[in-house]
Amino acid sequence: MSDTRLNGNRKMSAPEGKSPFLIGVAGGTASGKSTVCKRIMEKLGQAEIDNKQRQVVCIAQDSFYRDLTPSEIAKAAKGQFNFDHPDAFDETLMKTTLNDILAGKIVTIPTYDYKNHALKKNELLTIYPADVVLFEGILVFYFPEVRKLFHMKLFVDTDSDTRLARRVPRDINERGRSLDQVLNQYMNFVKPAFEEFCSPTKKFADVIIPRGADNHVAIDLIVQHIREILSNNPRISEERILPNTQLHSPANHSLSNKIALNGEAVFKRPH
Ligand SMILES: Nc1ncnc2c1ncn2[C@@H]1O[C@H](COP(=O)(O)OP(=O)(O)O)[C@@H](O)[C@H]1O
Ligand SMILES: Nc1ccn([C@@H]2O[C@H](COP(=O)(O)O)[C@@H](O)[C@H]2O)c(=O)n1
Repeated sequence: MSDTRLNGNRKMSAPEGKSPFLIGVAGGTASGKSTVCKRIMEKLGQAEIDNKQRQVVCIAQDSFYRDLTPSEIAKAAKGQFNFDHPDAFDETLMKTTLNDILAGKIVTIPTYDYKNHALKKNELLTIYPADVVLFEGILVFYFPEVRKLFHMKLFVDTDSDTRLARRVPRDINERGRSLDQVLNQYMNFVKPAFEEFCSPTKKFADVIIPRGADNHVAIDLIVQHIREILSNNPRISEERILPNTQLHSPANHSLSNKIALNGEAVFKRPH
């Protein structure tokens, strides 16, 4: 059965299932990308829903780190491998997987084990066809052929002091690192790679979100926009997905101070 939907300017055909609205969420390490995605899902009433039933799903770019060679594994163990360089990712797999998702296919992706610097190939996440797919990571806008797949591009823009202050406890508590390891990796690889590869991709964003998840106005507007897109899709009944967002009206008048727009419109259509 063929499922055709209008996604912005582009009509997409998904013979095997739904073709989702694909949103890229980029930003430096610990900028709050996952937290922003979590908030979007919560506001769309998706957080508590079983994986198979979800209409909004989130995928991490970290699931597309490539396998390391034995000598790279040895380097990674000594904190000498650059996980912030584009070469650390499997671009082809990222592209194929996102194209499969856009074609409405069910895909499986591994989760990532930061302690062992490896994909957990026996812990696979199944991604069922959804209405909205969020793809978050430091370099999701770096690869042109991946970048062009997004219907909306968000950049979480949190200052580097805050990001480092968040990364240190997170990496120590959740990713099995010592303070020395975190700081050395940050100085040698994370910071220079952010400046060279991640920060320049901010220009591709449709919406820049200063302060990440603290920016309730930006998140509410994004959620509102997603809701409008989905409610324009005749296959999705409104009550299935979209409880109304409460916009904080006092802040509406000063929107331009809250969201840095990167183009003439708040949200651009797919390009
Ligand atoms: N607005 C915030 N206020 C306080 N802590 C936050 C905020 N956003 C994220 N964090 C914390 O900072 C760390 C990194 O956030 P996360 O969303 O995982 O960032 P990213 O996905 O960009 O690496 C996590 O420990 C998270 O709980
Ligand atoms: N084995 C690894 C793999 C990745 N990293 C770091 O993760 C960061 C990206 O994840 P965020 O949640 O912070 O966006 C990236 O900066 C890598 O340095 C790692 O430390 N070890």
